[in-house]
Amino acid sequence: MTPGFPGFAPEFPGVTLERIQSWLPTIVTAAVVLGAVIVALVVVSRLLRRLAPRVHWYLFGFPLLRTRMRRSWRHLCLNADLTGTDRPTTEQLGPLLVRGRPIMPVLPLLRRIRPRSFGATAVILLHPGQVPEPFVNAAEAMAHAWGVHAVRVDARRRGRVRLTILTADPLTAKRTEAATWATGPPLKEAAMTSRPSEAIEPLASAVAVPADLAADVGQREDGQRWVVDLVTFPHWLITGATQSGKSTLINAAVARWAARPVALVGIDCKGGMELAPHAPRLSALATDRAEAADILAALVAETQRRMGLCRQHGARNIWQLPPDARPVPVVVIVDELAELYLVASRADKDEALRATTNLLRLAQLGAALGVHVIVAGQRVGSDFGPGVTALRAQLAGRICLRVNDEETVKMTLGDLYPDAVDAAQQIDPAVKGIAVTTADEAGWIRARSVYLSPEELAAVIAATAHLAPRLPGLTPPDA
Ligand SMILES: Nc1ncnc2c1ncn2[C@@H]1O[C@H](COP(=O)(O)OP(=O)(O)OP(=O)(O)O)[C@@H](O)[C@H]1O
Repeated sequence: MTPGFPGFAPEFPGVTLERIQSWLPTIVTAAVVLGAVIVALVVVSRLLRRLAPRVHWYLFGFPLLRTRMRRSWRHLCLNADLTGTDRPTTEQLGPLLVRGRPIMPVLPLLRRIRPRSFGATAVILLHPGQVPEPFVNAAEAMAHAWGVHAVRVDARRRGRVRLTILTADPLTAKRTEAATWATGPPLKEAAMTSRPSEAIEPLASAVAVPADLAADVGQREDGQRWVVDLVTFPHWLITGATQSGKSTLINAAVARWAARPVALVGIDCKGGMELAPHAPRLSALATDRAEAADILAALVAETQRRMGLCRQHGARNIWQLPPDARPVPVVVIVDELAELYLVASRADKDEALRATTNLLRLAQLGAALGVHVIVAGQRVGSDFGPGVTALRAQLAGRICLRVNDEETVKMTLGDLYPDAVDAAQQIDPAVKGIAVTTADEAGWIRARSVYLSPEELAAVIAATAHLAPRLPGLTPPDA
């Protein structure tokens, strides 16, 4: 009979009450130590989260996220139909061919979960026969399962999809709201600084290389700088409802280009109100459609002259021309596209046709000849006429700020990035300047422009006004 309390029968042979009693101090000490460690970890975690969020993320947040991802992966794949199979789904049963669902589905491999400052990245290896589409559709399900702000799925590499996991929305953070012109790291030496006069290159000595055309205009949600690069995408379409942040974005880009050896031309058929602050740095400014048609015609003629120049030197683009023969790049900014297309009378029709045809020709011919088009508008629709889809096809760079109608979102993003349409429709109207934009390596991404106050913009324009090049056939606005 085992000594101890009546009725107590230890389940494990050899474990007696005396033994348990002798272990008790050790068990209590271990529990106290464990409790103290847990409390200390919670305190350290809370302190770090407040004082050093990045350290907190690497030490606590990321390991927790990775555990959650691994633990939920099976359920997620089963519920969102992301599984594959390594067996045939069709078998012969007597004279019949039977098709069925595999009982033992095979999970795609979730690999390379790596911490990043914005969250994490991971790679999913697809099984033969799997396509990326279900993974793109399951992005929302992944975000819910892992308790993160968003999951972006990039499916451009064969056999795998890359996940970008964003733990929070960096674009709506208060510190982004207060972003200033000087905070972003300069893109390259020629980039603008907070003291514009320091960044100005003398036009004569500057060597025009394509890289000069990248304008750092804000921050992307993955923490990288948002760059509108006319080398990667020669022409851009920007859509945004009133007060969504179009002018702010254009101001940021113009301020960057203003310090470079670049000619800026404004087409602002709303009486020149929007682009007036840039006027001193512009090589030409159209304030109505008749002027726009003339300026665009002159630019088409300039494009044809450049074509002849390239032919003469055996060059395929202006960057292959010798530096002394190379013409200055031209960036044509069209604010409010609808004003170019809308017609009320017969006379309007001819004028609109002349302006829009020349704009389309510039977009078709300009890329290699250093003539770039940035087209902005509150909305873009098929009601503008057949020319608008032809123009859109040339504008490979897309930026969609908050817009009021679905058609404009689809016109801006739907043809190139169908999965970006939802993201653009969810832009919070309360936070200005947020956009869904073309991103070279990531397909599309959310980003927010830097806010440049009218005084800062005026300072940049005043300091760079003398750099405005003269273009053949065009008169600068202040001349
Ligand atoms: N990136 C940003 N960060 C902070 N505030 C911004 C940002 N972008 C825009 N805003 C705010 O939103 C206001 C409206 O922006 P903006 O004038 O650029 O809009 P818009 O689309 O050009 O409007 P409209 O078509 O009526 O001219 C600005 O005055 C500014 O206060």
